[in-house]
Amino acid sequence: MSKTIRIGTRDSELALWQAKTVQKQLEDHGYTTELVPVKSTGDLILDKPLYELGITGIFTKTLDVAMLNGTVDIAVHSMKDVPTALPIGIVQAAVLPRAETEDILVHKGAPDYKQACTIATGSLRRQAQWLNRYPNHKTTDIRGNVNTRLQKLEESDWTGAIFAKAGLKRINVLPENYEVLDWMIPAPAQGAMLVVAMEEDAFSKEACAKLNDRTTALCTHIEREFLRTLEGGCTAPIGALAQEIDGAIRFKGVLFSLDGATKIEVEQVVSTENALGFGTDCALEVLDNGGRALMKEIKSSLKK
Ligand SMILES: NCc1[nH]cc(CCC(=O)O)c1CC(=O)O
Repeated sequence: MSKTIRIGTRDSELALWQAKTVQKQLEDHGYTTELVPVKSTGDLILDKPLYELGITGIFTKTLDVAMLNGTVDIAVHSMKDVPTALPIGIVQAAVLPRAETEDILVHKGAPDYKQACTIATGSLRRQAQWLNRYPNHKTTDIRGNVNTRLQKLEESDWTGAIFAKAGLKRINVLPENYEVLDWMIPAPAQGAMLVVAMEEDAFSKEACAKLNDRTTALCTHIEREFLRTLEGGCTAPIGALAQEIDGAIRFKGVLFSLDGATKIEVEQVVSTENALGFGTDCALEVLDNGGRALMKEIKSSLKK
């Protein structure tokens, strides 16, 4: 175990927390490591909603380049930010045990949902699900890392803003005033951390394999299969959650129209040993139930 494993990370507080967690676990297994923060365009381009930037892997691009250049050996990502197709030569080396998957609404006092509320989110998935449930509300875009978004909420007259609970808890900024949105289907792989390595780097891959959680790896695999089969390369309002309960995988997946008015959902259970290809099967069910036409409509309006 002579080689030092260089761990690439974005330099936001959340990314650093996640990378340090991986670092600590590798060191607990006896490896020598070094943290290498890399500036990512994801934090820099804030003037447009992400889907308008038309970039796949906006959060992951810089770290991919650093790995391909040999500046770092492995990279740590929030798995939900990672495109379903990894760059050539880069492979999934570990999925860590999952934290909370839920979205939450951080607000400034008990909101009255019967009123015309304004809810801040930069995510098409959260926007569509919110408007589906509360058609008389408005949503507004919000950008920046978790700390920036909490600050913007503080300074605004919005009713609240939507966050992934896991992200706020990790960096210890979960406010008192929040509500768990247990009805909202999370983003595929929300709450999971992914470590990637170079395909040819047997040493790093073997080290990372020790951190892998098989159940989280299986559940996120199914969710990402669902996303990949539906999406065909564009950011759409898609939610997916797979959970292992008593030896079976329960899956909930959903596709919304951008305005939230149309919802196509699938709910299926499969035994854990038959779970390969399950995400694809669930996506095909959505596509056959009107999803094909809806995806076409979403893609053409996002292009405008
Ligand atoms: N897109 C940003 C992002 N990527 C990962 C997390 C939080 C951690 C996670 O969901 O795994 C967040 C913040 C958020 O969605 O509020």
